[in-house]
Amino acid sequence: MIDYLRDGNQIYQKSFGIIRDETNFQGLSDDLSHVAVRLIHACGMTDIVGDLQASENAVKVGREALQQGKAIFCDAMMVARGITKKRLPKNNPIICTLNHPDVPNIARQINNTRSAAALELWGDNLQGAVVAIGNAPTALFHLLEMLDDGLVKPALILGFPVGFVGAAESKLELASNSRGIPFMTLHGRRGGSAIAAAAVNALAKENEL
Ligand SMILES: C/C1=C2N=C(/C=C3N=C(/C(C)=C4\N[C@@](C)([C@@H]5N=C1[C@](C)(CCC(=O)O)[C@H]5CC(=O)O)[C@@](C)(CC(=O)O)[C@@H]4CCC(=O)O)[C@@](C)(CC(=O)O)[C@@H]\3CCC(=O)O)C(C)(C)[C@@H]/2CCC(=O)O
Repeated sequence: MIDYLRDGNQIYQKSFGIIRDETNFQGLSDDLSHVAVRLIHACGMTDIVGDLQASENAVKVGREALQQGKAIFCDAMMVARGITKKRLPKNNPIICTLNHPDVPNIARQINNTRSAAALELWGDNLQGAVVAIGNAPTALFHLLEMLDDGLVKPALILGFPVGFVGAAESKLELASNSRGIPFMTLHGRRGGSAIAAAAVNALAKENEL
């Protein structure tokens, strides 16, 4: 038998302890630090703290929206599948429209990616909801464009697209003008579906692993 830790809860406890020991949370509020622990846990990089930016009330409004049973809108199935349903306080709906059959046509019509086109199907249910973008920069750009065009407002935007083309730029656009909506983001190229899902998982349960 190889000697390694086999108990899931012990692994979590140990992992979160290491993160707390090795991370400098200076500059983050207590509630944002709590979220940051889970983001770090999802990517293994303690230095993301320096790139993390959030509105002052982001954690509070995110928690409230989930407590009210609001839906979580995701850009990619990987984000949707990363959300731990049993953590959600009100069995909140998790919505990803990327694979809707109308999306390829909409993408052609609006001359954008499928990830961006999928947002055209979000509709009025977005009001007061939580948006979690973990993959596609074009989804975040298009969300901001749609808000400029009068889309109903979500409670919180978790903007964590990853990559080299448009990721840093879309997050800068969000942070420089979030259209009055509280947000959380990780500046630069880093991000990803696992981080976006971890942000939702952190908001779903307060001060608990
Ligand atoms: C250009 C795209 C990027 N994708 C990245 C990274 C990953 N994408 C994965 C997968 C499986 C998917 N990516 C799509 C969203 C697909 N990715 C794109 C697009 C071409 C354009 C998005 C954009 O630029 O904003 C996008 C397709 C589209 O038309 O919108 C995906 C839908 C493609 C597909 O399978 O059809 C699919 C998502 C499926 C789902 O979960 O629902 C990766 C796993 C890599 C892979 O293909 O194996 C990886 C996951 C990263 C993550 O953590 O989410 C980038 C790096 C984000 C890149 C955009 C930026 C860049 O620098 O190119």
